[in-house]
Amino acid sequence: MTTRAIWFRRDLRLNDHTAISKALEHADDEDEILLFFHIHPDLNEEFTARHDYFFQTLKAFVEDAEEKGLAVHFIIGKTSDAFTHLVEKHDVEAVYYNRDESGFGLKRDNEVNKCLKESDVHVFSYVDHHMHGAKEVTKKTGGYYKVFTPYYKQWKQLQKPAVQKVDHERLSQLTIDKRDEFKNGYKAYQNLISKTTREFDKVGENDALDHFYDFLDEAIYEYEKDRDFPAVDGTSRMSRFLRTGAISIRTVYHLIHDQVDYRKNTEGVETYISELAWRDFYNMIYHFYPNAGDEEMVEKYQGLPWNYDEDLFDQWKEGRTGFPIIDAAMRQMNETGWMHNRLRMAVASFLTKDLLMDWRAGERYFAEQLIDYDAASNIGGWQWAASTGTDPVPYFRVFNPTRQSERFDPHGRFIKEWVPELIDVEKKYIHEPAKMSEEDQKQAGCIIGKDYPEPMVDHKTMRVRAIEMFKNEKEAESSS
Ligand SMILES: Cc1cc2nc3c(=O)[nH]c(=O)nc-3n(C[C@H](O)[C@H](O)[C@H](O)COP(=O)(O)OP(=O)(O)OC[C@H]3O[C@@H](n4cnc5c(N)ncnc54)[C@H](O)[C@@H]3O)c2cc1C
Repeated sequence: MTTRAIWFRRDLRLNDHTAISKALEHADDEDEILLFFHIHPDLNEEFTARHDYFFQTLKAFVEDAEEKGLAVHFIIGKTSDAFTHLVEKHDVEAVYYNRDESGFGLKRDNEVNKCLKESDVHVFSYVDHHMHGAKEVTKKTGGYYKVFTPYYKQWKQLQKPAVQKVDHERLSQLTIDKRDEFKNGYKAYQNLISKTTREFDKVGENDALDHFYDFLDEAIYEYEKDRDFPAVDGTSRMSRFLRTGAISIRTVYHLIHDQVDYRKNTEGVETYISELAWRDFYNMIYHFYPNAGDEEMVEKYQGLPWNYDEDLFDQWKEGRTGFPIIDAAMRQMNETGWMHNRLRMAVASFLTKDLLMDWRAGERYFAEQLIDYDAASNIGGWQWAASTGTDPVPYFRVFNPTRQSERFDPHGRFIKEWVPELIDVEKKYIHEPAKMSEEDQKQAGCIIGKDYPEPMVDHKTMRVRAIEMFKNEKEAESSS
């Protein structure tokens, strides 16, 4: 008899799960399976929105498992200590998990692999969080892609992994319940859950699947048309479920192919799939460029003289810039933990090009606020907007926040939802309320400088300064 342990991490689900599926495949009928989650002592720090969302998902996962008669165990302590204790005390001979390919997760995996190997435990780890792992889409000539278009061309051609079916009946036959021996772990888990303060409307595997079916019903066909308009519910909002692993990326992909009616307009479907590939692309980039969170990927921009003014940063963070679309976006994120992609691009561009502030500060602020925070995608998105990453927006194409607002929130519906002080401002002023006359301000009940701020910068001036900043750096580099 062999005890096989399955380690859950950012894959909080019981369907289409490679580690579970492989453990069942390797097990014979006398074997035992032990399901567990590791709680590190560092988790006692203050929780941000993503911690709350993650641990609420963990709770939903534990409850789903219990309903299926499956016990989830919790181990506690520093990584090596906790794993060594687990395998020695409970005679675990094999550990299964879905691996991370970058950042903190990769470092942790390496530490676990080392300590398990020292204890003579077999380790089986799999690419599961992404459709294609970091090393699966590489140039024929060797090396990795730095530009998305050729990467995507190859990504599309590769055969997609099948759904990793989980036989729940067999899983419950083999899964053991030793929770009596893991009481401290369970207390630590309860403590984590009690520390979460925010409530979320959709959490966990069942909600993820229902939510995605809803998106497939109609919105996916309109995705191409609607996805840039924050007032329209035109994107899938699947990022939080993909981040926590409440749904597998394979399930998402294969459901699209099974459910979509190809007689309808499928342009939206193709665009949607390409967005899923961006997620893989940034995972690959972060794998091959592990310092991407700290330094500009384009070397010549590593010395850019960013601004670090705390007051400007606070105005941006709190949504008090005087640019309604930027303020609406920041307030939405601060309150809900999610921001529309078009607006992530706009606010990141505003911070780096209109305020000339360091993209790292923005990246870290997003990490504190987003419930779908994913280091690879966030760093990729920030370095894209700051024009310092792989395949970024060119530094001379600076987003104009007012034009973005006019194009993507033409009626100001999104702005009015999140910036209530502008609710009675006429449509013709909604993108630039500071242009209202004193009379108009009185009529709208919004006095500029009192109820709503003046624009904190002049976009035209800052655009020129941003372009100069990049140009100077480029010239300094070529003359050195
Ligand atoms: C500055 C900046 C920061 C970002 N930070 C994150 C982050 O921390 N976590 C995160 O998941 N995404 C991040 N993104 C990417 C994107 O904004 C979100 O994935 C998207 O807004 C999530 O909403 P959705 O699920 O409705 O997306 P949809 O438009 O419905 O897209 C479907 C899925 O495709 C993936 N996807 C879409 N666009 C991108 C993209 N540009 N890069 C990577 N994956 C993408 C996501 O998994 C998303 O859920 C960031 C983008 C920018 C510009």
